[in-house]
Amino acid sequence: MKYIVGARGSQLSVAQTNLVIEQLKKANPDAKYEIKTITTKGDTDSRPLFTIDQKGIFEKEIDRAVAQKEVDFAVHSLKDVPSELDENLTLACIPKRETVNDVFISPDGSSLDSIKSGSVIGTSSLRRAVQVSRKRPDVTVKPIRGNIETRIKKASGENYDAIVLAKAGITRLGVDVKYTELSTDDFSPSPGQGAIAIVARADDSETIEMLKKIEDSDSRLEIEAERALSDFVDSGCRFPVGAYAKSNGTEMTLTVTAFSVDGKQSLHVSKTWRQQTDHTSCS
Ligand SMILES: NCc1[nH]cc(CCC(=O)O)c1CC(=O)O
Repeated sequence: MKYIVGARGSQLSVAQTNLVIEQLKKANPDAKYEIKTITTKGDTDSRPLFTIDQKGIFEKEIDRAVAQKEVDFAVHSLKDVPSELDENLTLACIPKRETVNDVFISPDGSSLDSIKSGSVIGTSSLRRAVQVSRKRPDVTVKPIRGNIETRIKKASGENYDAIVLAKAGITRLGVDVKYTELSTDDFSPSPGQGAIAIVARADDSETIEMLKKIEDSDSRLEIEAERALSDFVDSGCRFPVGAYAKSNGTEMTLTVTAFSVDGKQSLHVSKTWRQQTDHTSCS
């Protein structure tokens, strides 16, 4: 059986789609896979993300191609997939997740704590901007757009001194760049960060069965919790909420940090579920 795989044409999307196909080939040796790249609004609209009042700008056109049977399934970064999917589509597979952390990239190797006062930090994520400003009120946060490789180049340009990106993107692209990892304890990641989502037609049981062979159960539990949270608070590009869940098969902990848009207020909650009992700690 040959499968047509829908994906964005960015280097990150093609890299992670190839990683998924590698896993699928091992699990389904007789299957063939061909990538069909599709341009999305997010690829063409260069405004700062938090000014674009539309969800799924990196996903909609690709999932439309799945629904219209132009492709058999789509590979997305999960955090780019809105919590509500078209009713004819399903999150068919969540492969093993990469690390959820953000990283701080500065050409001279400075960290967020050590970079000089007055530096310009590039990010288009309100969640990242708020957390940078809370930790370092003496630096300037400036919107930045473009694919990962473009933003890394801009970090060495005259307009920025550093940028914040997801570690998962750097890892999957195999980019050789100096960075310092931001601890999730004081830099909460985007819900779904580091996870890949494979979307298929809900009634295509044959394709779903093939995809399920590379499903990771802990990653599934984690992203379902994070998406439920994100859906509940209706977060997105315009409401700064960080969340991550950690499941080890017998218990799961969901940690959430919500911020006011001006970053002055925050709420931090962590809850652990175990098979036997619930334990809630709020701080
Ligand atoms: N559209 C941005 C986007 N979508 C997924 C990733 C990184 C990979 C991931 O979180 O899985 C990125 C870049 C970034 O946030 O640095």
